[in-house]
Amino acid sequence: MRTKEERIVVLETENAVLHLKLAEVLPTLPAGKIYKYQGLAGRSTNEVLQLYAAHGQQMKLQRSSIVTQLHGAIKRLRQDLKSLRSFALELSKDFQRQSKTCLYQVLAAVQGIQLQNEAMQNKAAIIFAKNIGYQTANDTIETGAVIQQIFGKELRGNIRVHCRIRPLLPFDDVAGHSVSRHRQRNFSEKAAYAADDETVLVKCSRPGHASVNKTFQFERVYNDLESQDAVFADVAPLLTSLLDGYNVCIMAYGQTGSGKTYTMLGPQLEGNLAFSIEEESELGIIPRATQEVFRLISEKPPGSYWVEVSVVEVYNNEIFDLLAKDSYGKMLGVKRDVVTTREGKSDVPLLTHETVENASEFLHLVNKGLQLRVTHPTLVHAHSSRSHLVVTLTITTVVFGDNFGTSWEDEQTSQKLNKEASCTFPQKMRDNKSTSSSRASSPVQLEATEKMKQVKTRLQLVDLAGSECVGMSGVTGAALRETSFINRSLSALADVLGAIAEQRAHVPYRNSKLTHLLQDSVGGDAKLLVMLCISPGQKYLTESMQSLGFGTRARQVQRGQVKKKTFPVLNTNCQIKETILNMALISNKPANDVLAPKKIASIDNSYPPYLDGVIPNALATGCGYS
Ligand SMILES: Nc1ncnc2c1ncn2[C@@H]1O[C@H](COP(=O)(O)OP(=O)(O)OP(=O)(O)O)[C@@H](O)[C@H]1O
Repeated sequence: MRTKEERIVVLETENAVLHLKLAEVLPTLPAGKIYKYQGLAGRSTNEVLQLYAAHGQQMKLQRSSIVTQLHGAIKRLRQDLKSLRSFALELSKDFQRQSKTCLYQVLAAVQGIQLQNEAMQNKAAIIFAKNIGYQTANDTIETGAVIQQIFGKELRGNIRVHCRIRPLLPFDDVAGHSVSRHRQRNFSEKAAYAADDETVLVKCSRPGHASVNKTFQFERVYNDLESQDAVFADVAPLLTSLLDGYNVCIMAYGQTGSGKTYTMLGPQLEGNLAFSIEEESELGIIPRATQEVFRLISEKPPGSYWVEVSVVEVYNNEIFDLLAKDSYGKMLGVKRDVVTTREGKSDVPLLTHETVENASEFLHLVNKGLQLRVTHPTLVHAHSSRSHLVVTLTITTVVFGDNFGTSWEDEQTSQKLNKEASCTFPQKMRDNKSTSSSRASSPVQLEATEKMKQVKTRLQLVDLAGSECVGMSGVTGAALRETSFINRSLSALADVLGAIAEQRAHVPYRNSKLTHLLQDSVGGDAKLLVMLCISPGQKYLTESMQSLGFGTRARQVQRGQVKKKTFPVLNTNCQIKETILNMALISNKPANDVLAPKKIASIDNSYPPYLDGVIPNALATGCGYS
């Protein structure tokens, strides 16, 4: 190309020179010569033109070969990029695999450490148990159980949450007024399942979206086929703690119609709020717990325990005493107030406490109270409870001597508890139940009176009113107002748990009568079990998610260690006298018999000489009892 280009330049130069020469000599030349030179110039021009054409051709060829080369290069580059991409993908997959393995290793290590920790705690507990002479039947001690039995503390915080998913029921198919057409289609579809003993699986599906599975973990999850027996089997150990000196609270939480009353009381009689005491296998936690408490008491020394019951409902943020009576034996709508004592505990002054001697007496009383409980039919539930029901069993234990395993941390605590115990002594006794005790003031000569001790523990059984979506339940008027109070009190309960979980300085117990009433159980030192009740239907998805969220939040609450009640010493004459007379009344025996040497021996292995002067003096002064 270059040669041709040079040749073109030479030819053009020559051409120009020839043209110049021609112009110079043209006037002098004969015509023949002119033609010759013109021919020469013409050929030269032709050659230049041919060369140009050839040059253009060659340039074209060159360009097309460059383009082809470029195409090839691009192709190769693309292939390189492809292989680079797959290499990068492979690398990232490899990285993911490696990080997963690392994560599993870390998790396994953490679990290993946790297991080691538990094993160490268990060993410590066993050593402690051996030191205090604790023996199991075959000398094998279950992990965790020992710690719970001996230290009385849960391994995972203080609030246990169990979740019960009820079966789909015929009324789940009944449409509410304002339920959308889409939802109606899915009425009988299940959304909540028990994936295993500790996991709830919720299938969340929304129109136009792929369904998403969510899981929630609890201490125990019951599927729709699990019986009342199975539910109570997990509750029963708490009742042993009750007699060991712990306060206990069992609370059913859930959407309206989700099975709270069924779980706490049992199926209700048709058109009646009372529950059938005859259908034993269907009985709920409240009747079973009472039977168990009395069974446990029957194994204790006679006369050393007595049980009182109170039944209240929190309706429209007011507390109603469902056991209040007038001279005709019944009183409706008796309001009480909840106050905070100087010790920071919640108390309901003037609340009726009935003494009961056995489970059937208790059930009779609770059934009577339930007749007064407010219910209202809604689209979701025909017998919807419109109030929170709180049944409280107060157990007073009297112990003689030092051998109850009680250790005083300091003298001050002892005195404080002593004062508390003497102030809260039961006022109403068996046959003369409404008779309040008048305290004798005449001094009695006693020796070593500090050997007699009493403590009160409390079992609170709570059937909360159901949270509900107004649109779905279709309530209006007064029922709508009730719903608003119910939802507000439940959100106050959630706020209280939130404040405790975040360890805020101020816990808003007083925002609602419900939280104020349950203050000691929710935020205090009680062992608290929340029984979440879930309706499985797709149409209750939002409410179920809300309840599961509440349960998850409750599980995260760390309230510090559950405290065992210690036994305050009864060291005033009147306290001793009252205690003996109460025991005599409860066991239906004369006071002399209560303190007969053989009875005392069963408690203390020795007749306490310090009681010598008590009986005659107590009987002489009478403490106001007939
Ligand atoms: N596990 C269950 N097995 C069979 N039936 C159940 C179960 N749980 C609940 N039910 C039935 O479902 C209905 C609603 O239950 P329940 O009255 O206990 O609901 P609730 O949560 O107390 O409602 P509300 O808050 O409105 O009072 C009742 O007819 C009850 O018998």
